[in-house]
Amino acid sequence: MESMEFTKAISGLNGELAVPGDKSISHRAVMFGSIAKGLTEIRGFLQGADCLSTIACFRRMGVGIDNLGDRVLVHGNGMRGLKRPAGLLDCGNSGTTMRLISGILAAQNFDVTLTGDASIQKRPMKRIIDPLSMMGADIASVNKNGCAPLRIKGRRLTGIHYNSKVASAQVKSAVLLAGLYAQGETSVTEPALSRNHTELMLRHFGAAVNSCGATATISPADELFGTKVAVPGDISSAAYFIAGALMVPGSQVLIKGVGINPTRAGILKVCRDMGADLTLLNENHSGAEPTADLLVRHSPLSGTVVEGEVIPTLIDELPMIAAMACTAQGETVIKDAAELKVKESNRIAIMVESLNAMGADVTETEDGMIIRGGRPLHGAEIDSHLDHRIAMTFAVTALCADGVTAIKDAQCVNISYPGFYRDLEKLTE
Ligand SMILES: O=C(O)C1=C[C@@H](OP(=O)(O)O)[C@@H](O)[C@H](O)C1
Ligand SMILES: C=C(OP(=O)(O)O)C(=O)O
Repeated sequence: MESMEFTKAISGLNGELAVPGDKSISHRAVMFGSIAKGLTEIRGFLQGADCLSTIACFRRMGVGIDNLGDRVLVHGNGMRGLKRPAGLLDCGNSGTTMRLISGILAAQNFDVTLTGDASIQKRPMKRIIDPLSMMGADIASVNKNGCAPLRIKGRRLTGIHYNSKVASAQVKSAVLLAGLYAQGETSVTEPALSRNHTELMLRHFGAAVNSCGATATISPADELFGTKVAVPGDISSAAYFIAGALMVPGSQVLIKGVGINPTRAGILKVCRDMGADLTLLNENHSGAEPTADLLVRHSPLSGTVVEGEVIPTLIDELPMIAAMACTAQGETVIKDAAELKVKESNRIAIMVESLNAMGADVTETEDGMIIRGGRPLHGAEIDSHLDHRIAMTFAVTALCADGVTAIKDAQCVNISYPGFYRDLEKLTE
């Protein structure tokens, strides 16, 4: 497997770029387009391995999908038009694919088994099995360990009100998608509001969805209608360049067309709390999703506390935020983030171990970490554990560390950002 080496960026990160399309929105556009009637045209689709897994799953269920690169055409089969796939459906490394598709499959008139790679077979699926079962779904973990493979037998569903224990857009979306097919209304209340792309996009496809605080409610639908979706740049991908520019002296970066939906943009608040020089330009909209260009300049940073309701709005950015805090003066506390342990890897344990290997001073806690910033960082051998966010975080952290940082299995960035190293190199050359 491929290891890549990175060294200090002597004159910082400089220039402008547009990051690839948002992963969450790309998945949803293919899924909703597949069960809608007529054509859905997606622009700015993310060609990452996770989103390609979603395309592959729906093709296997008889949906015609033309992947033309930046443009994807989905010839929807309608809500009842999916076909039973021959064999297993492979969700690859993608939690979003597996959990959201389960909500749709729970209501089809066929049986199917979902599987994926070694990482996804360790991630918790009870969180969707429970609410979908309450709706009448027949869904089970094949190995009875609460994880994939999942066997789903389509059933008639009934709407429920579900109080979710976790703030998870994947859980919320699985239940709302099942709710499209159920008898009566379905609603989900979360402990804190997670990303609301499903609610916004389902409305755009013609569904009746209401949001009130951390509760989303959906009415059953007879049909969804194909439409156009313009996918904004992924703020989770932009996070690496935001942090890189803030951390490395001499940097100034303009990141164009980034989605800044408030349920996703917590990193902007945290950076500002830390003293970042960060300006939003050209604020606009892509459908219901707000966008902006982000101008970021190197800034002296200070420690902060990241906790509570902001956590779901920056959950995937926490590894990068933790590394950024190592270059800040003073202490940064990250808490209420136990969800990080059940991502592609245990992102708390791996961040603590790897940052300390680079000379940082980080302590693991039950639900986060404590980072005492300001210690000089040096290169180290970092195992990505095949987790794209870990690989990207350390490629950026290496830019402000002395010596060489070698990242094992660095190619795993293809999951969410295939051109990541090329874009990083352009800003540092
Ligand atoms: O709904 C989505 O598109 C996602 C939700 C989040 O997961 P959880 O719902 O498990 O928090 C996030 O970590 C993931 O990258 C994408
Ligand atoms: C957790 C992630 O994705 P997923 O849950 O879709 O695998 C991620 O992209 O960081």
